[in-house]
Amino acid sequence: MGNILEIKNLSYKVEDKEILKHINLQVESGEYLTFVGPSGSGKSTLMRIVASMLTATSGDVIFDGMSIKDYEPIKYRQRVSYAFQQPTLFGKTVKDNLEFPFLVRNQEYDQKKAISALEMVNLDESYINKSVNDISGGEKQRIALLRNLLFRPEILITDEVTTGLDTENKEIVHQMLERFNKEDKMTILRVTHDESEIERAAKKITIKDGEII
Ligand SMILES: Nc1ncnc2c1ncn2[C@@H]1O[C@H](COP(=O)(O)OP(=O)(O)OP(=O)(O)O)[C@@H](O)[C@H]1O
Repeated sequence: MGNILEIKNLSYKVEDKEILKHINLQVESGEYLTFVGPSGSGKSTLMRIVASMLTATSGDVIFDGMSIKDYEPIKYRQRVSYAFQQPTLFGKTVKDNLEFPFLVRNQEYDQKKAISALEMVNLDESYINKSVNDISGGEKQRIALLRNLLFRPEILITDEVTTGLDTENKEIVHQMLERFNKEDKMTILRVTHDESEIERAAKKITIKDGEII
């Protein structure tokens, strides 16, 4: 399949603090990698750089054969999608959130597609018109993830997206991501502290003090 992503000698510094030090990593298309390591070790920083939300101090990220620097950020983020650690919903309703991925692509909103996305995370169509103030934290997290998944990215980065979900909701998210990985060959980079996720992970990468160990 070849490498969809290459991280080359990547470092990130804030003032004199080295947050990431000479990271090298090759990711094959279709891999499901799990990033683990102590709090503050640099996992989220690395993910934000790969997602084009932060720029490395030095080194490079090559996605699909081309440097991240040469992509238009908006287009890049449609192909490499970052699901936040603490997602927020915007606008007034669930629909406002599910409409957003269509808007950034200059496409007409497709309610059928939005509803079938909701069903993937066990929410029925009545949710589409609910106010963002009337849904639970777990529902919010699942809906936020659908913003990343309505249009399939080639790489999905999940940064502790199951933190705070109950076992049932965690399982729903797991199964959905497993399916995208297996059936759609979506490459997934996951950051987690969850013991059961770490135990079940096929391929783990440990980051400590800004380095892969
Ligand atoms: N803009 C910044 N200015 C200063 N320090 C920063 C900045 N961004 C990140 N850091 C520091 O860089 C380190 C790495 O943070 P990061 O969030 O990447 O770690 P993490 O491994 O994802 O942690 P956690 O598992 O707790 O989410 C931390 O010590 C953090 O305080």
